[in-house]
Order: sequence, then C-alpha cells, then structure tokens
Amino acid sequence: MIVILLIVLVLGWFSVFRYRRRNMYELAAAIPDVDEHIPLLGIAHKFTGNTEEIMSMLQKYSYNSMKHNGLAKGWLGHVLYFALLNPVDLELVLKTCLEKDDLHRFMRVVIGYGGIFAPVSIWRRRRKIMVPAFSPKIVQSFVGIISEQSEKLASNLGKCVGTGKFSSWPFLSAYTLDSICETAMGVKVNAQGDKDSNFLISMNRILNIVCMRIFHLWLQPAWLFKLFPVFHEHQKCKKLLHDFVDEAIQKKREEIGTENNSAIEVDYKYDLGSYKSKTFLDLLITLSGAEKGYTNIELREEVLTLTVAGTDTSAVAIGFTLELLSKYPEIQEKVYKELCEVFGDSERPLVKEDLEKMKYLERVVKESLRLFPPAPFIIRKVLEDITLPSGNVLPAGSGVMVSIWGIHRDPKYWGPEAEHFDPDRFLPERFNVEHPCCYMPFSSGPRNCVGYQYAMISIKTSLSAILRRYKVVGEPEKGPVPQIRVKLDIMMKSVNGCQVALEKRPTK
Ligand code: HEM
Repeated sequence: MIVILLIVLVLGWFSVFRYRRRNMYELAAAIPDVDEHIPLLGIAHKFTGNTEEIMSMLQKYSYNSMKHNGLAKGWLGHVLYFALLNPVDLELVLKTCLEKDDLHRFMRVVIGYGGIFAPVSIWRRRRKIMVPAFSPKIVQSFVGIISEQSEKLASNLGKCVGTGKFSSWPFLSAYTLDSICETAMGVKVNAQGDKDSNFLISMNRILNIVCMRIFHLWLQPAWLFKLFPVFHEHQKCKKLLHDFVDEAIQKKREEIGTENNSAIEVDYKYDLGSYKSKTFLDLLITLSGAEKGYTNIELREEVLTLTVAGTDTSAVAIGFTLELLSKYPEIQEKVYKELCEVFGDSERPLVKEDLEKMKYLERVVKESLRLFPPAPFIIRKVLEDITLPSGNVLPAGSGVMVSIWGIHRDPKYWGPEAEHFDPDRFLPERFNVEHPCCYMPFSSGPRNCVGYQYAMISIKTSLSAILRRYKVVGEPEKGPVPQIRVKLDIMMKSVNGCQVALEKRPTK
C-alpha cells in the first residue's frame, strides 16, 4: 500500500513538474538534438569520462550544432542546454543573457563574487571599477615587469636545452602566475624560482577540484562533498590562497596609509616598497572610492579573480603556440626572422615599442587562439524567453553554451580550410569574416574579457623571449591541420602538457 502511494506521489509530482515547464518543452521540441537522448538522463551519461573525453564530446556537439545552422539542444537530466555557434544569434545572447550559469557556483565557493563569476547585480558595479584599471596606458605600464618575468622564464627553460622532449606547462604557469601576482598585488610570489611554491600548488589543485565538482554529480551537493577527503584538501588550498591575498591587501592598506603620511617603508618579504608603477590592487582601492570603497573581502575577491582569470588562460595560449610552432618549423623560422629584425644583435629585454613591430608573431598568436581558444565555451543562463535573429526561441530556465571552439572552426565563416593553421589569414588584406563574433577568443559583449590587452602583451613578450633564444622542436605535422590532444580542465589544455624540445639558437 505504502509503495503504491509513493509511486502515485512521485508520478503526481513529476506531472506537475512537467506541466509547469510545458513552455520549455514545447520550445525545445522545435530545435534539433545534439545527440541521441535517453529517458530522464538525456545526454548526461555521455559526460562520465575523463577531461579529454568530456572535451571531445563537447567538440562533437559543436560540430553537430554546425550542421543545424549553429543551434542544437541537449538535456542534462532535467536541465536544458543549447550549443550555440551562429554569430548573429550569439551576439544577442552575449548582450542580453548576462547571468552566468549555475555551474559557476563551485568557483564562487572559492573566490566569492569577483567579476568573472559574480551574479549580475554585483558584477555591474565591479565591472565599472575594473574597466578603467585595464586602460591601455595602465596595462602598458606593466610591460617592464612582464618583460623581466619573461627573461626569467627563458633562462629557466635554458636548463631543458638538449634534454629531449619535456612538458613546458609548469614553466609557463609559473611565469604567468608570477607576472599576475606582481602586477595585481605588487607581490613577488617567485613561483618561477621555487617549483614547490605553495601558492601555485594550491591554485592548481583547487581548480582541479572545482573541475571535478562540475562534472561529478556526487561532489556537487555541499553536504555530500564534505564527506569526501578531497573536501579537506579543498578547504586547505582555499585558506592558503585567501590568507596570502589578505596579507597582501593588509600590507597595501598600510603602505597607502604610510605613503599618505609621506614616509615610505620597504617590506622586504613582499617587496612592495621597490615597486614603481601602481598595481591593480592600488587602482582598485582608489577607483572604488579609497576608504569608502571596496572592503577587504571585496578586494580579495577581485584580486583572486584576476589571478584565476589571468594565469592559466595566458599560459595555455603560450603553450599551444609553442606546440604549434614546433609542428610547423617554416612558420617558426618566419617568427624568428622577424625577431632578428626587431632586436638585431642585441640581447636586451623587450620594451613596449617592440611589441607593435612583431606583426607576424601577432598573427601567429591570433591563429593559435582561433584554433585553440583557452576558454572554448561560455555558459550563460536564459532568464526570460529570448527570440533569436534566426527565429528560434530559447526558453527561460535553459542554459546556453556558446561554443567559441565551434565558431572558430566553422567552414561557413572560415572557408573550406577552416581547420588549417594559417597565420596569414589575419593579414589585413585577407581578413574578411562576415561578422565580428566569428572570432572571439576573449568573448564579446558587456561581459567580455577585460584583460585581453594584458594577455596579448604577456603572450607576445614571453614568446619573443623564448623564440629569440631557442628553436622549439617537435614532430613536424604531416598536414595543414594541427593534431593536438586537448582536455577540458576549466580551461582547454594540451593533454601532454605542451611538450616540446629546445635547441639553442646561435648567440649573436
Ligand atoms: C589568452 C588569455 C585570455 C583569454 C583567452 C581570456 C578569455 C576570457 C573569456 C572567454 C572571458 C569570459 C567572458 C564571458 O563570459 O563572456 C573572460 C573574462 C574575464 N577575463 Fe579573460 N582571458 C584571458 C586573459 C585574461 C587576463 C590576463 C586577465 C587579467 C589580467 C583576464 C581577466 C578577465 C576578467 C576580469 C574577466 C571577467 C569579465 C567580466 O565578467 O566582466 N583575462 N576572459
């Protein structure tokens, strides 16, 4: 009797649930599926594999969506998602659906309401404060620090010359972390000098755990997550990151106080006193209204956001570019020739005037970001029904996965050679994509990446420091389509950790 009652109750609840969402089911029915669905689970069972398999599934769905004019749907259990890669439609989505998808909540647990993951109500004010801190003039004032860190990177890589293939990832992520921490907080983390840097280890580990939570349903509910040993590791890493940033904020507040009293004290542990240009932390304190502005917690959230948003993304871009150049030696030689023209016989570090002269390197980086965008998917929430220019309607309550990966490889916009590695497609006389959203490694619309100029400076500076000194060697690619195995680990990363070998270039 009790069993029958339970079944009736469950069926009743299920019918009411479906009835309330009838609008969603009706609208979804008009849009093709990305894959075969099974009852109740939809396509959720396709995401139980490792991070490489998950990435390959999302690539497959991007290609399937391409076949349906850039829009197809998939149910993850009761949650409806769309894979979108039509530039006209996605421009509207990125302009109007500003709320991030619920999956971002696992990141919020770690870094709070910093810009990139914040709900719209909080994000608006934070974005207004963040944007002026990234003005071209301010970003260019960081070239000195970035160049110094790039020289360190090149010198560290020197230890791997002639040792055969090695993973360049640990070198690259230590470089981007050091650069970000110095420009964001004015703190020398020295991850490049200390491969056991607690900050770097904790950041990598916590991102890895967050990724596991996103894809492993059993780690999602907070109460259940606490029962797993990984929870304690998560808390330990989080505490270390928070304490580190809090201490830097405290020092900075004291430093600003001392500066106001016109006596500058040097803190040797953090090296704040020797710091000439303003850090992002200084700027955020000032731009938010000094003492009446951000609280220490808000500052921590913003600084952590910059650290997370700016570290792996740029490191991934540098790594993919190195791997690509190792596969296409003739393209690498053209880069080297350009660097010889810019630097001549000198071994001097890069200065900001050099950046504009590296036109070919810039095209190589752009092409690398097109084929291997570090953030290949953006997921937004649909709060109200939205009619797309293509005529389809996305129902309220669904999520949209904008596939940057897909749009960058769609032959409809990039021609039959869309997947070829061809940096010269970015020559001004050749570049003629029909819509600006056909190329958007840094996203588009009001929530696009504020750090894109910073990223381009960091990527070009480090690559030039490496490629001036070393020839990057790999297995030459047999055809024009580069084959690099990728995985989704918050960012899209190379499975082999950007393996290359290095040969020393002759000294001038
Ligand atoms: C190659 C390197 C980078 C790539 C590919 C990249 C890409 C992106 C993407 C796709 C977004 C998401 C936008 C959206 O949801 O529409 C984003 C947001 C953001 N990025 Fe970057 N990024 C890079 C480097 C950086 C750097 C170096 C910084 C800071 C120093 C940075 C700071 C941010 C911030 C603060 C946001 C949040 C913007 C907001 O929500 O208002 N990024 N980035």
